[in-house]
Amino acid sequence: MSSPETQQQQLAQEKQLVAATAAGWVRDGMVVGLGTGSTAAPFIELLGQRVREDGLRIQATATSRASDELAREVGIPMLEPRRGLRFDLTVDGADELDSQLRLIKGGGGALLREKVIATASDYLLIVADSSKAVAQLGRFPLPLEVVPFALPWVLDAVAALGGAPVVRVNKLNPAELAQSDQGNLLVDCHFEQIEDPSALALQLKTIPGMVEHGLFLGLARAAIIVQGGAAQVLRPGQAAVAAAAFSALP
Ligand SMILES: O=C[C@H](O)[C@H](O)[C@H](O)COP(=O)(O)O
Repeated sequence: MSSPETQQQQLAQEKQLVAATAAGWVRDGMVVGLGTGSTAAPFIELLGQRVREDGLRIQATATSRASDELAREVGIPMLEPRRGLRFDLTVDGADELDSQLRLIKGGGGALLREKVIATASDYLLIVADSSKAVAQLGRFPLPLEVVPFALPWVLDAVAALGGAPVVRVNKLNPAELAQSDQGNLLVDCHFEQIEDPSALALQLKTIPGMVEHGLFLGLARAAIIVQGGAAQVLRPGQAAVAAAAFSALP
């Protein structure tokens, strides 16, 4: 058994590897959606490097303020949201993914903008370390973005669905509640096992004041994860293929 530090280092190396593979798939002229989190961040940095050093011509929109700031810092030209804007490719992380590429997202609180951009994308590519692949979704608490006024009733409704809800606190100041980029609250729902993600997604959507949930179903076209030390490409319901077999989007 390796130490927790060694495991964290290994996962950090995996994030770099999948981020670098995804950055190599971006082509001149693409409009790119930039995800959020510790796997999307190295992707943004490497993409910025390609813009600065190789003259890669792209435009992008980010799924969070943090990713927007990082992208501007590394020199990626940014687009504001506007009607008709579509993304050729969005690269984002995930908290859990299953073999159908159904996802839980929102561990970093960015699920709403992430779902908006994913839905406006022709190709959602997930980048994830090996800890994220699961046989069944639900061990990672499912994040919800909730309008503050509605919080008590959303908590009641989620508890009735069997997902013990915990209101997220600000990591830097646990006396405060965490806020999304939209100023909403975040609720983490402990389901442990989600037997039917589609049915749960429909039920959650009926709760007034529940702005968005972190189940991303039927959105991801492919994922790059690390298996056996090498980057592998997963597509919904298909066997993994070595990423080295592809030089562009599969
Ligand atoms: O809200 C955050 C996003 O959904 C992230 O993509 C997700 O939490 C995975 O983040 P990380 O790559 O840091 O594990």
